[in-house]
Parts: sequence; structure tokens; C-alpha cells
Amino acid sequence: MTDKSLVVEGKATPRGRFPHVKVVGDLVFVSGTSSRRPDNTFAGAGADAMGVTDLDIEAQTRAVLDNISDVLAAVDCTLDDLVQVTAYLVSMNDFGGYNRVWDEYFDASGPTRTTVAVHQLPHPYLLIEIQAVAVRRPGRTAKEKS
Ligand SMILES: N/C(=C\C=C\C(=O)O)C(=O)O
Repeated sequence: MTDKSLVVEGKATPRGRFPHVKVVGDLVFVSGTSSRRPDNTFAGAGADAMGVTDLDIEAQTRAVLDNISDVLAAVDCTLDDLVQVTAYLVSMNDFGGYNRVWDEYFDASGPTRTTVAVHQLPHPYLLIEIQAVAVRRPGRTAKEKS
């Protein structure tokens, strides 16, 4: 695949002029991804009639990783191709729940990871956003790897 930038059909539209994913040679860069769904609702987030929020770090983390998986699939990659991940949490109080879900997806042979807390993410419902880098293994498609 030659270098390309892709807005992936069927995924939540980027909230700015940037792609979901950019392929540069064998490297694959995934933009910061949240639990946002294509209809702009959020997995792991809701509010009652009074505006009291119910935010779930485990559900959000799972949705973020599933969204990244979908974006990677659009360039014939899987989560197994990830080599580096940066996770942004709004609160380190959520580290435990985030880490529990991470363990469902990866072991110590998975991507390197850096986790930081940030002041805010682009929506008040968001507890987590993840950006990632993968490496394409030439000649191996997502189908062959599964
Ligand atoms: N990556 C960015 C935002 C992502 C938001 C989302 O997935 O809901 C950005 O603004 O850089």
C-alpha cells in the first residue's frame, strides 16, 4: 500500500480535518480515538434528565480499543500489529478499570504503552482517548492473521 490518509466509512466522523488513520510506508498512525459512535453518542456514557452523568471507564476503554481495531482493519491491520500506544485518561482514578480491560486485549508481548492524565478531552463525557502506531507486515492481510 502506498502512503495514504483515510477517513474510514462507518466510523464516527473526525471532529476536525484529519484522518482516522495514516499509512506511511509500513507504519500506520491512528489518530486519537474515543468511545464515540457513528451517531455521535458515546459508549460508556450517559446522563439522566437532570444532567447527572454515568460514565464507565471499562465500557469506554473497550469501545476505544474496538474502534481502533475497526480503523486498523480498514488498512488490513489488527490490534496485533500495534507497536505503540498512548492513552489519555482524564483521571488516574480510572487507571484500574482501564488496565483491567487492557488485560483482556493484550499481554506483555503487546504494544509498548504510555498512560497519562490530561485536564480535558474533547467532550465532557470522555474518560479516555487513545492514539496508536502499528506496523504493517507486508504480505500479511488481516484475514490471513485471524
Ligand atoms: N483525535 C481527536 C479527537 C477525537 C475525538 C473522538 O474520537 O471522539 C482530536 O481532536 O485530535
